[in-house]
Amino acid sequence: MSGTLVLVRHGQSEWNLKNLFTGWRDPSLTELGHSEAKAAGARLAARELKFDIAYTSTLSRAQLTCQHILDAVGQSDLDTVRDEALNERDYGELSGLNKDDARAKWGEDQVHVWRRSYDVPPPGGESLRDTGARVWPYYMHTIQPHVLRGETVLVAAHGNSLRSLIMALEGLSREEVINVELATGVPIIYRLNADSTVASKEVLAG
Ligand SMILES: O=C(O)[C@H](O)COP(=O)(O)O
Repeated sequence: MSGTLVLVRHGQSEWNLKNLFTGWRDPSLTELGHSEAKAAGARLAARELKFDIAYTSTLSRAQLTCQHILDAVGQSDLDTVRDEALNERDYGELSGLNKDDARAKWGEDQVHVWRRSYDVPPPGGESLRDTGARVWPYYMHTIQPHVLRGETVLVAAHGNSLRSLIMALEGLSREEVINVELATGVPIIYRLNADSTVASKEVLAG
C-alpha cells in the first residue's frame, strides 16, 4: 500500500446556485457552499486525516474550499499549490449562460452531450478529453509522486477537472464517465497501491 489521495469538489458556488455555466469564471462560494466545505473538513477531521500537501486550482471557489478543509483539520498553514491545470473545464461560449436557457435553445440532448460526453467540446470550450489532457499530466508529474511516497494529499478542484482525473485513476471508459457526477463538498478518499493503482475508494457523503 502507498499513500492517500483525497479529492473534493468545491462547495456550492454563486453560479451553481443561479444555475449558470461557470467554467473558468470565478464566482465565490454561497453560504451553503462555505458550510459544505466546512462540513467536508469536519468529516476528514473525524477520520484524523492529516495532509502533507494540498493542491487546488486558480479559482476562488476551490481555494476557499481547500482552506476551509485545512482549517477544519488543524492545518491552516499547510503548503498549498495553486495551478490552473486543475481549473474547471473551460465552458467556452456557454460560460455565464443559464443551463435551462441553453437546453431551451439547443435541446436537452445536445446540452447533455456538452456537459457529460468525453470528447464533444462545448462551442469554444474544452471537452472532458481536453480537460484530462492538462489534468492527468499534472497529476502524474506533480501530485502522484507525493502519494507514491506514502503521503496524504488533498486536491480541492472542480466537477469536470475531477471527473477527468477519476476517469484515469479508475480506468473508466468514455461511456462510464458519462454517469460520473460529483456532489459539491463531498470528499473521496483513495488509497493507492505502490504501483499507483487504486487500492480502495471511500466517499464521505454527509
Ligand atoms: O462549470 C460549471 O458550470 C460547473 O462547475 C460544472 O458544470 P456541469 O455540471 O454542467 O459540468
